[in-house]
Amino acid sequence: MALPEKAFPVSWDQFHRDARALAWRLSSANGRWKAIVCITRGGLVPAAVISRELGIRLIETVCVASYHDYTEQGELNILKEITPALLENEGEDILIVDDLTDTGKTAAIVRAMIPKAHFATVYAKPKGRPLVDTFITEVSQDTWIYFPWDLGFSYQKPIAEDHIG
Ligand SMILES: O=P(O)(O)OC[C@H]1O[C@H](OP(=O)(O)OP(=O)(O)O)[C@H](O)[C@@H]1O
Ligand code: HPA
Ligand SMILES: [Mg+2]
Repeated sequence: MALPEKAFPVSWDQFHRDARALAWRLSSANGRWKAIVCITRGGLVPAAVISRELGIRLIETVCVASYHDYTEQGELNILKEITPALLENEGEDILIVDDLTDTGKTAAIVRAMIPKAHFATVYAKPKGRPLVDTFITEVSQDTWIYFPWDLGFSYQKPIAEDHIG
């Protein structure tokens, strides 16, 4: 399994700040969205922050899984679809939220379900970027983003040790 070259670890504080920044960026169009559709599981966390900041209380999930083996993407599985009650007008009044877009495959599949919805992610990599309407931070394609819910405290080697020998 090839690990992406660069690591971008994100703390809870940083994630909260970035999710709130996303809510700020979306706030000029607030009033337009009657519901958030969050893409589980990663989208649950920013959706909680955005729903709190923008006062959106109707939250729906679309359950998609694809990264089965850490950084290896497998076949995309849709475990739960969006309720038909929210699919009117091709989702014009819906805000889709996810933690990030990487290859854009997840975004493409959800976009196809509700083409007129506004798609927001906290982070974006170049391949996925054209598929989202609003995001906060772009990282390079060869970077892996480590989210705080996947991390624990562990010993870090001094930087200099990597350069010895
Ligand atoms: O742009 P892509 O290459 O499709 O990758 C992005 C998706 O991958 C991750 O979800 P994952 O399928 O790993 O499930 P999870 O949210 O349950 O961790 C992430 O939360 C995005 O939803
Ligand atoms: O960079 C990433 N980090 C965490 N989960 C992911 N799923 C796709 N890409 C990533
Ligand atoms: Mg996900």
